[in-house]
Amino acid sequence: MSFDVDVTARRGAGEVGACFTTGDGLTVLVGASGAGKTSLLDMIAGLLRPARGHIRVGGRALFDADAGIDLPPERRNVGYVFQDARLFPHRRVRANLLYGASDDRRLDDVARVLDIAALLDRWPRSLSGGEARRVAIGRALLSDPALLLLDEPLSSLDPARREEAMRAIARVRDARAVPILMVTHDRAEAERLGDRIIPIGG
Ligand SMILES: Nc1ncnc2c1ncn2[C@@H]1O[C@H](COP(=O)(O)OP(=O)(O)OP(=O)(O)O)[C@@H](O)[C@H]1O
Repeated sequence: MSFDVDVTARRGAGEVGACFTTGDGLTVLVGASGAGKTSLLDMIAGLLRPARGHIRVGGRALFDADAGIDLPPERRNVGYVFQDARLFPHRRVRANLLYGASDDRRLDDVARVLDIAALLDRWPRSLSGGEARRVAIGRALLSDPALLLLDEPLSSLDPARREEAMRAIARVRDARAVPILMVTHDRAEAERLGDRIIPIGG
């Protein structure tokens, strides 16, 4: 089993949370705006502390309130691609990609899969939103994560780039090297990419 999640957290005046288990592959989280999808990814990454519950990935406890386990983000081996790419502005694309990479031998492969090989010497500020998003996915993959969290990875892309990025994500999914949790609002995207779909909130 890849993910075993049962958590709630306070957010503002309300509460968000989820309870699900999944197998390998790509799991899509769907839910209305404000339902708590990003909050859930933040809890898994260790950026938001749950009020209760547990988060286990591949049998490893990242958080367990009852057992007093709460690994810091840097020990969770999470590749997190945020809604905004959050590249380091003072590093070129190549250095962004290699930030946190255990070795640089996979750089060319990842750059080809994500169609960013021509961008390696560019500065982040010169990239389009879709290009920056693909660089962020590449950076996450090169850090050899134990799990990959994608928060609406295709939302800012035009149809052609969206199709390319969808194929790239499908290739990562099919390699089965890393379980993926992906948030999307797009039903067609969810059905095409997801091995399963988990509703969040409501
Ligand atoms: N830092 C914060 N402080 C207080 N409340 C917050 C904070 N961040 C989010 N919330 C609230 O928590 C709830 C869940 O937000 P979250 O961003 O997790 O939802 P979401 O499902 O990812 O939404 P969207 O699809 O619009 O991105 C919302 O009601 C939001 O207003």
